[in-house]
Amino acid sequence: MAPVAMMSTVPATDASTRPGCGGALTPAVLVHTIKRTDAIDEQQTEAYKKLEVLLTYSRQILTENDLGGYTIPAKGLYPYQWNWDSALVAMGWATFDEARAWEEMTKLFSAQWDDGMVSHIVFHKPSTTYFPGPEIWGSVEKPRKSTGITQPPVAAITVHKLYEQAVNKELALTKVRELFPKLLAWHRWFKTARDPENTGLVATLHPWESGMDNSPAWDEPLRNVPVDDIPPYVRADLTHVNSSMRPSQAEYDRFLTLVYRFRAVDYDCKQLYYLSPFRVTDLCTNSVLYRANLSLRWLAEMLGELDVVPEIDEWLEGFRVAFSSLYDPAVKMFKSKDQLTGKLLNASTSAGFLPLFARIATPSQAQELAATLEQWLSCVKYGIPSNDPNSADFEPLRYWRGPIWAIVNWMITDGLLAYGYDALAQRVESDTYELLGSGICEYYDPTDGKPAGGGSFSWTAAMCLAWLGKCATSA
Ligand SMILES: O=C(O)[C@@H](CO)O[C@H]1O[C@H](CO)[C@@H](O)[C@H](O)[C@@H]1O
Repeated sequence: MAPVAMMSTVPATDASTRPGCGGALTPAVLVHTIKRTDAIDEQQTEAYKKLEVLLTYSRQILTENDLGGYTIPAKGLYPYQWNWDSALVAMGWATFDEARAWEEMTKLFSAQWDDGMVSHIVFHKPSTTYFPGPEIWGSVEKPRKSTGITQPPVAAITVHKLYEQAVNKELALTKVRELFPKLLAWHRWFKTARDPENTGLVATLHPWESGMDNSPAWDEPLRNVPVDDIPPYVRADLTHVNSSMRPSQAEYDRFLTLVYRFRAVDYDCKQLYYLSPFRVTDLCTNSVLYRANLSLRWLAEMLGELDVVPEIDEWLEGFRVAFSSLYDPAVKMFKSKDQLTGKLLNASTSAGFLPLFARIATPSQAQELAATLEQWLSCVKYGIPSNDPNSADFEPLRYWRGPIWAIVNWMITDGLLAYGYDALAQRVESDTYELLGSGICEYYDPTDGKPAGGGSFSWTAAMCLAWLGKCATSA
């Protein structure tokens, strides 16, 4: 079977209407030229037309991946509701259907566990195209119907953004009131279940929780996970995407071992932290959670829920104190950490730039990160690779070991702008626009820009709408 990427290019046959910037005007360049001149010339009109085709196609992808109030990441490959995908996808929906954006969030939180956790996958409807499904997680029946692990908590950031940008403020306020206690419960869960020793930073207990499943950062800690005598299994991902782009069998054996161990204690969060043979301080989760706590605080103030503000402030302060221990000045990068050995993990990955998105990097760290990023970009045609292109384990097409992910590009660009690195941000934005013009896929090869992984991919479409499209039209 052909890899999905083969079928995933933009379905436009006429080259003149095919989305893509072809070295011409990108949203960022459009913004800059329009700010300098009052008139829109022919070239700009043409660029706008191309952007509009791309935006229309992105809306179409979200609509087609809508299974009734929730959006699957991609047909076949990922047939359920994924946690951080949905939070990012809601930002895309909000650009053309605010009510539907709110519905995405409501549906995600409809599966919140009693202890406050929001699962990494919600199994709303049965499917045979994904492994491991609900029968492996032991959650075929309600009230669970979801996995016993979580994912980077983007949701509060989404709710904050959706509210601020809402045209229908009445609906937005109703929805924020409804979602706020649920967000607070989830963030409290992170504090109690994932930082019971009050270190200031939260633990991630499964590579799937990090969202960057086979990141080279997890090689070392995964080596210390013994493979149990688990039931034989057949991977479904390899029927959708070429095995050379996916995690290895050795990784899957460990992913599954962890699931069976967690299931054996019924995912009791009080036990998991202590029994998991994989326990890391993940830069992505911690950066996203810090930023999400800033959003939660903003929402609390907006709603007048002032009694919870000191609690959130305490979490934020805890992060600020502990985060500096994740910076490695020798290589000018933040690093994830193995909590079980206490060692910073060697790999430099794109998650190392996410403290910019969090706004938790100091100005001098930000300056060094920008220099590191420039160095990375000088080694590849398109940015940002998910793994250091100078490292021996850089694999431009293998999932989180090299390819570019539009969602990470958005987060890092957002951070670069916040710290005043506008030119670098513009380079990443232009690259992203060019990449998306060749197909709205799961990820892209940084060496030649080829789209890869799953096709017609929801969060990539959402980034096109919520980031690139907005950037050009807000000029
Ligand atoms: O490969 C998988 O089976 C899933 C497991 O959660 O992860 C990928 O796919 C998910 C759905 O897009 C993402 O949320 C993850 O970050 C990751 O890219």
